[in-house]
Amino acid sequence: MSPDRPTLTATPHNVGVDAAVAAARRVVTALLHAGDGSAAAMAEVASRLTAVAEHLEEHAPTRDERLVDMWAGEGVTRHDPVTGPENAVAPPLPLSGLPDGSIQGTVTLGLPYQGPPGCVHGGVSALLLDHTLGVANHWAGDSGMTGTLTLRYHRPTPLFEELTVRARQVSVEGRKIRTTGEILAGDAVCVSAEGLFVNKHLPRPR
Ligand SMILES: CCCCCCCC(=O)SCCNC(=O)CCNC(=O)[C@H](O)C(C)(C)COP(=O)(O)OP(=O)(O)OC[C@H]1O[C@@H](n2cnc3c(N)ncnc32)[C@H](O)[C@@H]1OP(=O)(O)O
Repeated sequence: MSPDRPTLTATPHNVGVDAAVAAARRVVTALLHAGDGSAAAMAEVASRLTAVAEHLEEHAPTRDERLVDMWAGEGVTRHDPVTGPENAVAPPLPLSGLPDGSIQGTVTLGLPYQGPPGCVHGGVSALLLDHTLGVANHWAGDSGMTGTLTLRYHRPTPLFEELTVRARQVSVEGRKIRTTGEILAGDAVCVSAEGLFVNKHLPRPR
């Protein structure tokens, strides 16, 4: 971690649940690459994956206990669907703060995130930007829940290429927070976002 670029999101570990989640992401991607044309023995694959799921379910804490545990502490979250190292849905996108008050991260998305042929699904772009704008607000000091998120899709966002996702807080007026951000491929803006966040926080599970 550079002192000029503090990490704002949880760093994945290569042990424990993070390692298992990294393997699960690999399975999801491998299944999409395999498809029905694969020579792999899919009935056996399904049976082995089902056994893994049953093992995890059998040893999991209750849902209420898990929710309390997820929200313990006041630091970064480990479970969110964008940056979370323990969430197999997350690409994940690591975010860092920049000295100018903005934040950014890079990510390369594969087949699980496809919308148009060879390109990122628009809803996935919205997910990345919603979260990144929210983290930008935390980094700036005033944060809240998304009230309105407006997106402009300038050009298709490519899969399999490094994307930069960045955001910055623009203004705070009372409880209303305005934040903007973009997803870029190289120097080209693929998606831009304007968010109106309202300073409100739901209580954490106790
Ligand atoms: C680090 C982690 C980052 C995570 C980032 C992820 C962000 C998210 O996904 S949050 C989840 C998605 N968002 C939601 O579920 C929000 C659901 N909506 C709500 O809870 C509420 O409607 C909420 C909080 C937006 C506003 O409710 P409330 O606190 O009652 O606001 P209210 O008192 O009516 O209005 C306050 C001001 O905001 C404005 N406002 C209220 N709602 C909106 C809205 N949806 N859009 C724009 N402006 C709004 C009002 O006009 C008012 O403005 P003014 O003061 O000028 O009159």
